[in-house]
Amino acid sequence: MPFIRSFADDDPLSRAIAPPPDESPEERAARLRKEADAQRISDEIDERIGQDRAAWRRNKSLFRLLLLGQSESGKSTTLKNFQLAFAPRAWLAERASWRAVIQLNLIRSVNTILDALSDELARAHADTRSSSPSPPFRPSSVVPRLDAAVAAAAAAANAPPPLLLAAKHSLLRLRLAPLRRVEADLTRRLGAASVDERFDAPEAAAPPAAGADADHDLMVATPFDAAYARARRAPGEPFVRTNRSWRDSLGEYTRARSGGRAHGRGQSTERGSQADDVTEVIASCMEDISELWADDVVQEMLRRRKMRLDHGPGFFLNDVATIAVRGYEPSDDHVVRARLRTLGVQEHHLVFETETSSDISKEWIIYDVGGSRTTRAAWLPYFDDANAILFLAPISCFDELLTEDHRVNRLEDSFVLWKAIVSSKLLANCILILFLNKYDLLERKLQSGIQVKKYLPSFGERENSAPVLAKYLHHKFREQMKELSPQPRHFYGYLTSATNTKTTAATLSSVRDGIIRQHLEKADFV
Ligand SMILES: Nc1nc2c(ncn2[C@@H]2O[C@H](COP(=O)(O)OP(=O)(O)OP(=O)(O)O)[C@@H](O)[C@H]2O)c(=O)[nH]1
Ligand SMILES: [Mg+2]
Repeated sequence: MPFIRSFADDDPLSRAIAPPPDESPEERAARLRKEADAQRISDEIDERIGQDRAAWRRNKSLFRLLLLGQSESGKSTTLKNFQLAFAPRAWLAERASWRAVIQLNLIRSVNTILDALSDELARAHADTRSSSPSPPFRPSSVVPRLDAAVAAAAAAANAPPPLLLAAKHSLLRLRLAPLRRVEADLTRRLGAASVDERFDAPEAAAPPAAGADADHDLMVATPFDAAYARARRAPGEPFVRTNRSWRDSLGEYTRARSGGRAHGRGQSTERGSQADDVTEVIASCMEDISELWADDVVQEMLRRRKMRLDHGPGFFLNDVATIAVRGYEPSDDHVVRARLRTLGVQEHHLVFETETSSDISKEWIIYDVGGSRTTRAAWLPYFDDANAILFLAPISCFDELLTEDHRVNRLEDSFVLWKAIVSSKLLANCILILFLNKYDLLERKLQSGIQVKKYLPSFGERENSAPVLAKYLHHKFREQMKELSPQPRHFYGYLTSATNTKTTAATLSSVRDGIIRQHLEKADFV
């Protein structure tokens, strides 16, 4: 009789999992227990995969807000205002991690003053040495000598009197010298984002060579659609979505120093080491820093050199008494004013802690981007799924040039960027909000007598005041949107001073309500 084999007998898997033919009742019970355990683990894994899928789907449908604008326009400051206004508990938990950034901002200002002071001291020293007796009289050199003497006398008559530098200034410079090491140490802790923009690769600041690569234009700002299409056509992964932040650097640094014992983000270990050497050195310099900043001669030197530190980012010299102390804990105001540039694109989850009625106001993803020209290509991959864009145009910058390209006026750069964004077909369905930011600085600048028409001839003979200029620019931005948008869209334009958390919180509330309303309207329409 032929031996008949079933298909199952042929299947190696079935053979492998089949119970042994001579299985005892105990072995059978143990096997069944094992199989039940394996099944339970497998079900758990399936469930977790299901949850991840659901989270991913939910994530996909989360509301996405993109913060755009040139470098130093106030994007990260606006993000901080969002966190402070809508997620105060999370904000509080992260606040201490800003200590190192604020300390670095303060020390940078001190070292900038010390650089200028060293320069003046060296010059004064050289002048003293060169005022030795004149060389002997030689008839052949009479005429040129007389011309030079007349020119020197005329220059001397116009030149301001020499700065009254004294031994005190040399001493201050000497006593504050340890702050150089502190700056280097903090820069190392905070990573690339803390490296001063002025010290970036030289090619970033230099104007492009004639006939430079068309990709330079891509960074410059304009046709995002064309750049996007080109990137899509190119093989491979055209852009990298980066999400490494200064907190990662700070965390890594503290972990390395503690031999890997520390875990989590930088702030936990930072908080634990209040009396670390950096804080100690800064605290021991507190009185000298205050004396340096209050010194009349130093103030006169800064004025003559047109160094307006108090108008610049991360200015904390008026807060030395609260910052340069042992056990310094950053305040909300200090954190909002702290300056650290953004590298790449940083993704932040904003979980609204306030009561909400609508689904879209429970959690948002906010993308904070680096705004300098060389990093703008990295924005493109985020255009695909952005629901709204908050564009920041700093309007106090009408008389300033881009750090990364000294040929370009900052206000003009904002207009170029704005035009590229409003005209982009990719972003045609995106809600657009404009913040005309740094209004407080604009007021101070115009009160100091700076004339707008000198930098913005089209402003003409209008009154040289902040409200008039703000209205003028608001109108211009609005007109450009109307003219260039691929389809009609609402214009939301606000005057903001992002370092004023109170007024900004009110603005953000109405922005959020407007966004929710428009988003829901669009959803209904679809
Ligand atoms: N006085 C004043 N300062 C502001 C205002 N908005 C931002 N700042 C300051 O300007 C500096 C730059 O602001 P950020 O928010 O870091 O600028 P950003 O757009 O994120 O810049 P990048 O990250 O380089 O693209 C910070 O020191 C802020 O405190 C404002 O409305 N008024
Ligand atoms: Mg930023």
